[in-house]
Formats: sequence, C-alpha cells, structure tokens
Amino acid sequence: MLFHVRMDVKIPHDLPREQAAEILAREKAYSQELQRSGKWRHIWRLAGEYANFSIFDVQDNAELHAILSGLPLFPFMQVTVTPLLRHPSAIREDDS
Ligand SMILES: O=C(O)C[C@H]1C=CC(=O)O1
Repeated sequence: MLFHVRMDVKIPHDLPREQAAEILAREKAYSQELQRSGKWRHIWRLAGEYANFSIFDVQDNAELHAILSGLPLFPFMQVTVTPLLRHPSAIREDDS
C-alpha cells in the first residue's frame, strides 16, 4: 500500500544542542535504512519549510504506524497521512 506522508518538524528551542544533534543523526540513519529497504520510496524537502513530503510503500496501516512512530524525531513532528491508490489514467507501470 502506498501512502503520502507530510512531516512537519518543530524541535523545541530549549532542547540541548547535543541532544538535538544525536536525534537528527539517528533520524538520518533510520530514514536511510528504510529508503534502502524500499519501504520509504521518496523523500522531498518542501522549499522554505522544515518539512518533507514522503511516499511509503508498506504492507498496511499498522506497518506505516510502526515506522512513523519509530522515527527518532516523531515526538517533534506533526504527521499527516494520505492513503494513495493507482489513478485510472496513470501510464507508469511501477506506480501501484
Ligand atoms: O528532515 C526532515 O524532513 C525530517 C526527517 C525525515 C527524514 C529525516 O532524515 O529527517
């Protein structure tokens, strides 16, 4: 199942710098591992915002929830999920 996910990040200003750096390093490693696995298909920065648009390809809602709630930055994110399905006019074969 494909999901569009918007992640808006708000790290509190009073979070110690070293703690923020450690969380960001773990976030990057977690994200890149999921990208290598094929579950996190796309990640795009939204210009001018500390936010991304991502596409996930997972088994079901439960797997998506487990992945998102495991993000090291999850406590500092607002996450918006939109389930996707193939558009009847789509011509790319790998878009499902
Ligand atoms: O920077 C972000 O958009 C938040 C988060 C998502 C993946 C990652 O490495 O950081």
